[in-house]
Amino acid sequence: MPTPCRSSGRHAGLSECGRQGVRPLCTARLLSRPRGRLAQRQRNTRPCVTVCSGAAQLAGWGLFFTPGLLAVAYSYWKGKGNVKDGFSRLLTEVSQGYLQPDVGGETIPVAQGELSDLVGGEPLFKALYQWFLDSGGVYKLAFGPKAFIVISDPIVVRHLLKENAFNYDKGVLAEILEPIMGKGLIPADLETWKPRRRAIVPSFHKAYLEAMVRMFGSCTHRALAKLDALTDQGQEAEVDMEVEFLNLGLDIIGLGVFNYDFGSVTSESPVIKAVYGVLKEAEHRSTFYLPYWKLPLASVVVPRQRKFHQDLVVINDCLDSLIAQAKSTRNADDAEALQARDYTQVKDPSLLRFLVDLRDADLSDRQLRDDLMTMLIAGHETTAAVLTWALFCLAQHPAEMERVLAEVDQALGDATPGLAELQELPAVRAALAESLRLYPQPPILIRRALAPDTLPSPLNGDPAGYPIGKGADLFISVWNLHRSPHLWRDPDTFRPQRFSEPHSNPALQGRWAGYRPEAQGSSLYPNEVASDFAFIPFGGGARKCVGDQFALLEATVILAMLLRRYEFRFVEGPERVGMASGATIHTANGLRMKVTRRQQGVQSSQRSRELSTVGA
Ligand code: HEM
Repeated sequence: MPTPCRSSGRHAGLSECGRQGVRPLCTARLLSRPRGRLAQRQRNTRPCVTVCSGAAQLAGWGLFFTPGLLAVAYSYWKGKGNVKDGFSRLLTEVSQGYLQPDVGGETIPVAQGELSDLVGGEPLFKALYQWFLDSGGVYKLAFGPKAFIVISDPIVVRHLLKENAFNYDKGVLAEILEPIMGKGLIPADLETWKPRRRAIVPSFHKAYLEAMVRMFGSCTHRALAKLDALTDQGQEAEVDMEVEFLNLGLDIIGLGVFNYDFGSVTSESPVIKAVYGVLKEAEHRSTFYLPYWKLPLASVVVPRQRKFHQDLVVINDCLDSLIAQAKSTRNADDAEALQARDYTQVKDPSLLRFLVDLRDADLSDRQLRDDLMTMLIAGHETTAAVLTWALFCLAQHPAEMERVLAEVDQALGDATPGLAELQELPAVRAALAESLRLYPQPPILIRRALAPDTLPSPLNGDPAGYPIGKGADLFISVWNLHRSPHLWRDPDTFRPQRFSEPHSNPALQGRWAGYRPEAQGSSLYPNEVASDFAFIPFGGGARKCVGDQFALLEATVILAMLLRRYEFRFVEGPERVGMASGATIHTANGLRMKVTRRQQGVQSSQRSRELSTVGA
């Protein structure tokens, strides 16, 4: 068993604060800075506050060689006594003078503030919401060396993600993730992305997903066996369910992506520690003022950078040996033949097996490693967060919990769900979708224009739309879209049934198609098509998440099996859970729950003990 951290009681060694799950990856944490009083002005273009992403843009390494004291003194003077503000302005002025490209967007309303305002209070993605209500679906956030255009309107989002998707890359996000994910799908430039996307999408075929659902069930039995031991003979156990979801998510993604069993539900390994170390460093990089890690000796001199590189070596060694193993047993075929394999029999149904066996695909170790690393990171915390928030929401809404329990008892009983059983769980699926709407992970998507473009007019915006230039940075606020009063009835209420009701806004008639459950097609879950880009937890268009079905099926299996068996109550009340000011939406204090066995769930404990030793 992992040793609990003294300060937090969580597993030690996985992050400095003892938190087993570290925050974000999918978006830059720059969006997470808490806000204070912020002046919002129209058409004032002088940016004052620097955010880390702006710093990441500062290729002008001359700054580093400015004598430190001079910089601090200057910063103190410029910031009228506040070094942070002054330092921010120093960066802003230097970068504006020499580095700021002309990115257009002059007609876009501007919000602006001082860095010293950004203390205490809520994560910035929540502040972006207030500005959205004040300024509309497209506004400019004049923070730092560069301005960012914040988008909260489905018509503009549809344009960015679908209609003109190839005019954009991942910009700031790619800069932060590239040292970790290399040329994996998320940060990849378009040229690298196209062939890799063509290879990876077919690997998530139906037979693979069926095999994965079986694996989700057997991994969940491990968690059940662990909780059974804690709740034996009617005992009540206090468990941080966020940590349990992270452990389970890691085991599942390891098996699904490269058939590697982290075994993190029951043990700890150097590879697990390294994975969390790398995630933590990515967070640090996205929040630090200057990219000091790019300095020639940083990886040797700075202890945390040394550790980051050691962690990368541990993970890369593990991935390299898995890749070498898969290559040594390569059995090349075309995609259709690989999909037609009997996945009830194959020993290794993983994505790595598919990608290595795929004829004419890029087999370079580097590319495969980048792909695996990307999916490992993209598919782990995200799913754990959805489960955490779904349990959080259901525990606060007894009527919704009752509805879900009645369904699970009736449709599932003691069975471990397969794909067919998941069809019978609409209430569980809707609860998960509603949690994703309220707590989208990531809350922001990032884009940078590769060429000039004109953003379509948003609701209440300039009818001419907004011309932007090459290099313009855009934040698509998923949070704002998902909670927009223009798009949803009772946007802040947890009400899973909304996904079975059509909804539209007459003011947007002809421009926004509204939410139409029937447009979901054969998908088991609501999506961007049914909502015309008002619900985009997995993005949309060309760069939509490749693992969306994997993640949703996984979350449905886990949630149904846990709720069937245990009763969950808050240890300290929902307000203690809070929201961490991360760029991805995590809880601030974990999700500590009192867990007891449900009467209906008792029969299945024996079966869990049997199945908990079974792998994929
Ligand atoms: C609930 C869980 C998940 C959520 C909420 C989620 C969310 C997202 C979002 C919003 C994007 C689009 C990013 C953008 O447009 O900038 C994305 C992309 C991606 N996701 Fe996920 N994801 C989840 C699970 C997974 C899983 C399980 C995997 C892999 C097994 C995965 C792999 C990827 C990859 C490779 C991309 C990049 C796709 C591309 O650019 O072509 N994700 N994800």
